[in-house]
Amino acid sequence: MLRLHDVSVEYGPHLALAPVSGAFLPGTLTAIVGANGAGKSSLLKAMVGLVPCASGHVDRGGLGPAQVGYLPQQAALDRTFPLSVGDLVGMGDWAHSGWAGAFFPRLRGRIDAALASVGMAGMAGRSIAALSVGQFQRVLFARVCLQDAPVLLLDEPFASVDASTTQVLLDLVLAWGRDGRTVIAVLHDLGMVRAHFSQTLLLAGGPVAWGATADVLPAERMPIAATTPVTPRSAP
Ligand SMILES: Nc1ncnc2c1ncn2[C@@H]1O[C@H](COP(=O)(O)OP(=O)(O)OP(=O)(O)O)[C@@H](O)[C@H]1O
Repeated sequence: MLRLHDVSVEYGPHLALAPVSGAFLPGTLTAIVGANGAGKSSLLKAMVGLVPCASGHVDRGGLGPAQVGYLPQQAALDRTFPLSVGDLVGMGDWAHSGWAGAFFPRLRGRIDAALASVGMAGMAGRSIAALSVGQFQRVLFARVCLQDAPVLLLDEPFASVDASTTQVLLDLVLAWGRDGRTVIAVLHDLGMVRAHFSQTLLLAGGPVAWGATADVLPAERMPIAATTPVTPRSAP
């Protein structure tokens, strides 16, 4: 089980996320929601070690770094690097192949299968710079597929993609859930959260509520931007 023990994040003097404590239920889909600047991305980054915890720690329950897949926000990535789609997807196998593993022919079959699973069959030779935003997001998902991790952290996985791409990628996320993987996704679409994510962590510069989605996000529209941090409540 992935647990947060008083995890906070600071950038210099700026407190981005006040301490959060709780546990993500294994084999469950959890949404992290909150207004822009609420600290959602900072929490995911702290969970994968991209930013240090200013306080507390993340207990990964014995999982190594390669067993926690991470899909960053697309806006944070540089696509001018001369890399093919197949190379990028193959990097998902870094734990076994190292940084150059993507270029090994033995990965070809798995790369092709991962691309097919996101509707991008036959695109391995394309340059990543030539992809649309939606196509690139599909390729990032294919890279996560190759990593085959039991825990997946997804930062706004459906941002800036159209309805058909969202459906393809959401189906993949739901399949991960059926496989018993633990999925933690930063989302803004509360309808999607209510429909598919059984647990929700609501942030507003710190924890507001954490538990069953039906309790954290009642059916009536919630003014998320107006939420304020309170004492954290752990997931059951
Ligand atoms: N690298 C950074 N340096 C300084 N401040 C940062 C940095 N990254 C984020 N912040 C600040 O930390 C706070 C939380 O940012 P964060 O990106 O975690 O929020 P978020 O909930 O993911 O927002 P969004 O929905 O807009 O992606 C914000 O006030 C932001 O300005």
